[in-house]
Amino acid sequence: MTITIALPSKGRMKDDASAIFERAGIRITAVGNDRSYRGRVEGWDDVEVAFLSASEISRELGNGTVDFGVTGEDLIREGLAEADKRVEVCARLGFGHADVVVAVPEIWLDVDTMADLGDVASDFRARHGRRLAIATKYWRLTQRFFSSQHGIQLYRIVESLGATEGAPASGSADIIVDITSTGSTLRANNLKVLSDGVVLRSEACFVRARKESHANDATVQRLIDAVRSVL
Ligand SMILES: Nc1ncnc2c1ncn2[C@@H]1O[C@H](COP(=O)(O)OP(=O)(O)OP(=O)(O)O)[C@@H](O)[C@H]1O
Ligand SMILES: O=P(O)(O)OC[C@H]1O[C@H](OP(=O)(O)OP(=O)(O)O)[C@H](O)[C@@H]1O
Repeated sequence: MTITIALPSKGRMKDDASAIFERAGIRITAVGNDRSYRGRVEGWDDVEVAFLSASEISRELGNGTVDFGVTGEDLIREGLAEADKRVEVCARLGFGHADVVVAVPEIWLDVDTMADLGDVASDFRARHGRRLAIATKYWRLTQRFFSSQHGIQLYRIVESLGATEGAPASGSADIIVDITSTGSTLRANNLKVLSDGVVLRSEACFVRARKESHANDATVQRLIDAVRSVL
């Protein structure tokens, strides 16, 4: 059986992901020319590599089109319903750290916690004639965090495809749920993270699609062992 590993073809995770595999003795060579989106692994004839974007990798792991992938935990948990049933995080790779957070305008001086935000959400319609609007591209994580974990039901998600931190200033939403690493984009947009507003601490992960055919497959186990051995 051929085992397919999906690696980031571009973006912030590409170089670190390749470096981990190199250290693990998994040397990837492009099939065809350097711009090819397929690769092979020297000495592992039953392994092939697909180069995809980080979010495509999450999707392909979810539908089982690839066996392994390197992508951010945020993209796995946002992209896949019941992620733990469909994939297994084999290793956390120690790069690509970023937190998915709830951030509100700094001038909301009396809002520091999710409980405070819950109070704001309850009063919002009476005060403003509409529900509290949250800009995010993480609608699954946001719904789970607000509704299931914090019991906040009165809000509306405004889907954001980019520049989410600008939404409160432009008036398209009141608060945001987005990724942050250094915090500088939030500060530049006069937003603050709530003290208990970390939805997920994400990093790059080595992830396996749960497939029955993997049971007792020597190559599957050898790949997991090789990656874990260099962490
Ligand atoms: N400062 C950051 N901003 C955004 N994402 C970050 C940051 N630091 C780490 N990441 C992580 O990087 C991953 C996204 O990587 P990247 O932006 O390279 O994806 P991409 O290849 O652009 O995907 P796509 O084009 O499909 O959106 C996410 O898992 C995210 O958590
Ligand atoms: O906390 P910080 O260090 O400021 O990083 C967070 C920002 O970085 C990312 O945007 P980026 O400009 O990389 O563009 P992208 O969303 O297209 O990846 C992300 O979407 C945040 O806006």
